[in-house]
Amino acid sequence: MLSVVPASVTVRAPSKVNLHLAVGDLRPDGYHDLRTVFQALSLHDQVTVAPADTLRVEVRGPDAASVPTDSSNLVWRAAEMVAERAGRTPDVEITIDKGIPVAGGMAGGSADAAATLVALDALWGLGAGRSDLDEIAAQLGSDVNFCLHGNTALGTGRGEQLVPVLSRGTFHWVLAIAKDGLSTPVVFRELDRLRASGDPQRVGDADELLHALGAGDPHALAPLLGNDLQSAALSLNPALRRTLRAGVEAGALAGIVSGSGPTCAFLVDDQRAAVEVSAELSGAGVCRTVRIASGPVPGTRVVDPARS
Ligand SMILES: C[C@@](CO)(OP(=O)(O)O)[C@H](O)COP(=O)(O)OP(=O)(O)OC[C@H]1O[C@@H](n2ccc(N)nc2=O)[C@H](O)[C@@H]1O
Ligand SMILES: Nc1ncnc2c1ncn2[C@@H]1O[C@H](COP(=O)(O)OP(=O)(O)O)[C@@H](O)[C@H]1O
Repeated sequence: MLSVVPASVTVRAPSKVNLHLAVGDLRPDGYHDLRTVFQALSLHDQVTVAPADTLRVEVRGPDAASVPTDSSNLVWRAAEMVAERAGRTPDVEITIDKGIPVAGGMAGGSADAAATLVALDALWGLGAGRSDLDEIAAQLGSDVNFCLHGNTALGTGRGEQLVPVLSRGTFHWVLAIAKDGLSTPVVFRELDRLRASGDPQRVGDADELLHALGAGDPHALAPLLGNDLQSAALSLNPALRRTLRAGVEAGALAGIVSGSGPTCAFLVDDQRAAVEVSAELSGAGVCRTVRIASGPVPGTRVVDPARS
């Protein structure tokens, strides 16, 4: 039977927030051991791959100018790695529709890379298994494995070793997106610096938080959100304190810096509260833009053209 080669494949690439992020000491390889609870959120990029005469990357959306389109874009390396394994050249055009804030601590680049793995697997009919994709993902970055898997998961190692976490129902979030991004390695270095000169408070274990997730209770979850990188992000961008305060004053149950920041993620009661808090926060002048999201959502998935 002849297999039909699709003209293009589009994949949805969700963002993430770290509900709990415990950072260990600096390892000899330059990374830190993490213990983190990820949740995939509905705010997403869309990645489309189509055959072309050479590898090309195009980025669309209001933030496109701050995303590279050369080999420093993570999707470029992702395409080269899949092509090498398939024994072919990576002659594809990759189009990224950016919805995730750039350098915002929401894994935008990692989500695009994960989406590229899934999209090329489908475009080229490779039939790669999850473990093949996971192997490539871990080489691309610490967050890429989670972006493939989505939902809610506990990450250890650099963050690439995952076990699924039971999460009941849907949690609602308001995201305050800052004007400028923060560099992930710079934030980790700042944490090392702060720890060398005083040891800022560390988040404890995640047991109670995992329980609150299983119960699907945002009120129980709110006080348990914690991020060791928050003190470093606030040290580099002190204005984020005002953003965090404004979200809670606007009615959020709690606010946290997402990953390495500077996006601030506010947990709210329900969809209605999300709309109210987002309107109030937009008017407070403490961030560039505000988005509403919910989670958990599945990881990178091919978009069914009939449904999009
Ligand atoms: C902090 C987190 C939390 O989920 O996400 P973001 O906030 O950036 O989205 C991740 O650990 C980021 O993962 P990712 O963005 O894939 O980072 P990588 O490319 O693997 O690493 C970039 C750099 O961050 C530092 N790094 C990253 C992960 C880790 N466990 N320890 C580290 O020290 C290292 O300096 C590394 O060179
Ligand atoms: N596909 C991509 N999307 C966004 N940024 C990318 C991408 N590929 C490479 N980058 C680079 O990676 C940096 C970190 O981006 P991003 O993944 O959005 O943030 P974070 O690591 O905070 O989650 C950006 O400043 C940009 O230079």
